[in-house]
Amino acid sequence: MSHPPPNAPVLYSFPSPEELVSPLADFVLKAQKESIDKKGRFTLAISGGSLPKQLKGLIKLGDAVKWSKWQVFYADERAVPLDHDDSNHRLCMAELFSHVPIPQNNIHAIDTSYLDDLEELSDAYEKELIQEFAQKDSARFPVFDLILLGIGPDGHTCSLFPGHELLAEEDRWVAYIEDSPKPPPKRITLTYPVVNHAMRVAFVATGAGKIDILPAILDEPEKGLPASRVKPVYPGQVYWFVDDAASSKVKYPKTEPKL
Ligand SMILES: O=C(O)[C@H](O)[C@@H](O)[C@H](O)[C@H](O)COP(=O)(O)O
Repeated sequence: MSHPPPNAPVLYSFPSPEELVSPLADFVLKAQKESIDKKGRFTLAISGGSLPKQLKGLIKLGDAVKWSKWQVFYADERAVPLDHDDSNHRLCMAELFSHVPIPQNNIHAIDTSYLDDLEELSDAYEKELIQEFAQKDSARFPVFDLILLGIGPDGHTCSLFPGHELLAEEDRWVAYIEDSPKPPPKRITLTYPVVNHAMRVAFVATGAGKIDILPAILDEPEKGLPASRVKPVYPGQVYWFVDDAASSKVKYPKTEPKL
């Protein structure tokens, strides 16, 4: 009989999306503490969708959150101005960062002077990561303390879509996509080599709209959906924060949240 790997995904399911907010904030806080104790900083990548809103529990935690030690990157970003409705940066600012004392320089948005050239745009963002990670950690790939992701109903995560050639990227840290099946078509995204070197990846997925894709991701990883391919190298760990509406068809064992 084969045993699950020591860093098999941990699945937490909550009765409602609201009941997930406080445990998620506590989880982020714990990750923050471990990271700052070890390295004096907390590196985080975050995606869009409903995730920024679900992080609102952090706003209430006051001084416990050491915002000045956070370095925030975007797991993916749309190639639009920073004040555009489609911008993940705009969304994260509106839902979270404008409500907390985080230094503006610690939030790493895309350089919108390159919006017309996606290769330049992703190169510039990769350089931004290199400045943060290669100089301080001297590793081949950046090791984020935490990457917070959503999933689409097709199983995509970041801007890594099913069947897309970007799933095979082995080298680059940041890549671009011009033909995203979900609008807007032009985006940049972290690649698997980056996501799969993180210390922790936490997915947040709620609502009945995720009811069929969650079992496909968790119970049938051999299907190779983009979210199933998120498997950070040991000791990196994947966590799922979901609600019961999303997880009702999942067979994968749930863990009682003791956060
Ligand atoms: O790629 C995009 O265009 C979306 O931003 C997407 O990645 C989103 O994060 C997921 O679809 C989850 O969406 P929800 O958080 O709303 O479930």
